[in-house]
Amino acid sequence: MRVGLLFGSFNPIHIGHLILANYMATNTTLDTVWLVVSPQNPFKPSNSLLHEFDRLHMVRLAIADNADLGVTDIEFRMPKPSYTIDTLTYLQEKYLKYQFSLIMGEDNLATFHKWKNYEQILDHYEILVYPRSGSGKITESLKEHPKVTVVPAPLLDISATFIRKCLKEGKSTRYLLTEPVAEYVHAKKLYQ
Ligand SMILES: Nc1ncnc2c1ncn2[C@@H]1O[C@H](COP(=O)(O)OP(=O)(O)OP(=O)(O)O)[C@@H](O)[C@H]1O
Ligand SMILES: O=C(O)c1ccc[n+]([C@@H]2O[C@H](COP(=O)([O-])O)[C@@H](O)[C@H]2O)c1
Repeated sequence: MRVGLLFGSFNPIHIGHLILANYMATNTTLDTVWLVVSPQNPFKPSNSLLHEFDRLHMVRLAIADNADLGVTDIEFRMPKPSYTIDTLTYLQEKYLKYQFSLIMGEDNLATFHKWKNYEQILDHYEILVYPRSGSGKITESLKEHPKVTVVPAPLLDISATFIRKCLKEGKSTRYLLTEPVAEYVHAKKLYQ
């Protein structure tokens, strides 16, 4: 089985993530896409980060009706911050018969050369990149690397940062979150 892994903070999960994951699951040779909820990105501050169980719960709510997508909390039981190479290695040992690929928005490819053991990731895994506006400059050698494929998918200028800002300012996030996620956010008064 070919499994695409979309790593993220999902703080919160929004329609940008869902469209990206669903696009990859249905328009590439992948059989399924798993969303990997990271407790702590090594590059991001933790002050605006919601508890990992809330973020995991929202991902579960968001993908409940989509059989092409799955979610894993594997990084909750691993050392923090979450280094992707360690998780990939762990998953590959656990699921010997699966072929894993990495999925990322273009913004993450721009900083990829700073990731732990990024050459090792490139040696062993395909990387599928989804275009994203406002991405930093991507090293040409990375974009043209034989293991990197930039997928021609529509640009969606949506970020969790923007959604958190709207929620904090009491502005509408209608259509940016799925209904079950929006209900959870409002019921628990998250990001206020
Ligand atoms: N609108 C989008 N288009 C393409 N890729 C996206 C989009 N939103 C998120 N991604 C990708 O999904 C993955 C997880 O993203 P993440 O959870 O950091 O969301 P985010 O919206 O970028 O969050 P934040 O605004 O808090 O930084 C990353 O690879 C990111 O590049
Ligand atoms: O492994 C690394 O060095 C590394 C550096 C930066 C980010 N990552 C991972 O990339 C994923 C995307 O992060 P985020 O917060 O932008 O969603 C998340 O799972 C991070 O743990 C991983």
